Amino acid sequence: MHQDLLKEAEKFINISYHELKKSDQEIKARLLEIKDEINRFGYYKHTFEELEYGAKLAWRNSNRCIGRLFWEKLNVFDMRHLSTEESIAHALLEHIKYATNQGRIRSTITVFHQKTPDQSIKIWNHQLIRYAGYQTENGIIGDPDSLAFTRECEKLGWKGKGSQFDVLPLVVQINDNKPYMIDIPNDLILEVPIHHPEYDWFKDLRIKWYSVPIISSMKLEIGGIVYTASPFNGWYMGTEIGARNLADENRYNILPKISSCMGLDQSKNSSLWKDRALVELNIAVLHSYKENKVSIVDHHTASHQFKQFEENERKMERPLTGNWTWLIPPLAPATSHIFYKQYNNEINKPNYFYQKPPYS
Ligand code: HEM
Ligand SMILES: N/C(=N/c1cccc(CO[C@@H]2CCNC2)c1)c1cccs1
Repeated sequence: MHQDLLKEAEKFINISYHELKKSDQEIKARLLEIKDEINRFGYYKHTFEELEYGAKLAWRNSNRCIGRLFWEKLNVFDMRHLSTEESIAHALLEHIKYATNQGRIRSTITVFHQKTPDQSIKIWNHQLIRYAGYQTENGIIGDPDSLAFTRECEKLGWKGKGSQFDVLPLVVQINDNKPYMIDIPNDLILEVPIHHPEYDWFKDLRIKWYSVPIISSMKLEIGGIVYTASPFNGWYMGTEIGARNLADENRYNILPKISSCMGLDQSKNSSLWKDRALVELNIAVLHSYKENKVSIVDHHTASHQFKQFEENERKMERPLTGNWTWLIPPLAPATSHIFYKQYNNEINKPNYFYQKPPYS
């Protein structure tokens, strides 16, 4: 069992220390240290430098991510010393504050204690900031994606207002303790009301979205060590909000409303009413985030940035991996160079992975 861990550790140290331009001497010495630690404890501890670079490599290896040009610019907060739910929840609030930065979003990851036989930390949220979803007799209120987690929060005593945009509480669990739940203070939640640059009626739809996507349900694996609580954020690409979160039928499903306000003919598909509504919604999202000085990237700029990433990787003689089905944007995919290429979807490590949900 320890053999696999040692192999993973050696691969990671060799790659990272080489890229960090360390001497062979240093690599050998570090590997001896790790080998000894694994033999004594069954696991080993990363230095901060290894943790920081490992988190960046994991981003660079994320095949589904179009935002990887900026992989070296990641703020890493080392919170491996925290061992209580309260202190962990507080660190999550600090992450939200730091990453939001009044709208000039900073790509950030907070890493909590690694998984060991006697300690596992689980964040129950999918994203630190997300809207609740409620099943009612006349349909779903809020985000349908949040139905299950909202019910778990209600079981823990949480009571939402029942609006379309109730921000869910943070839920943190150590081992099998009772999960710890706290509300996020309102002043930490920066939201953007969605307005359209030409259609004044857009604001009457009263839709908004939150500024910072902070994925808190994935695990980070570096050199055989697993960090089951490692929330990370970047900024949004507009289509995530405008072409999926607000547009999907099984999400906020607002295209029919937009199309009626535009006076489009919904009686036949060939009027492309859905496509026209989609484009105007995405224009509104980008316009609103920019007007509120909240970081966002449109899918054309994001594609160009990804092209630059491809070129950088080629220059560095690193084989590029990617997942085409996720990299092409959901709006006008064939306007992106990505559409016309094939990508090797091999999974390299370090990387971010799904893990089974702590509740079900
Ligand atoms: C800085 C701006 C960033 C942008 C614009 C961006 C954009 C995206 C987009 C659009 C997706 C697809 C999401 C979906 O279709 O649901 C994605 C996936 C992903 N991104 Fe990035 N990203 C950024 C930063 C980051 C950072 C900082 C990390 C981690 C350190 C990261 C890790 C990932 C991972 C792991 C996925 C796949 C998620 C999954 O499999 O569900 N990204 N990114
Ligand atoms: N812009 C982003 N978008 C996402 C990145 C990763 C995952 C997600 C959400 O993925 C869900 C699962 C499949 N689609 C929705 C969104 C980022 C979040 C955190 C760092 S960048």
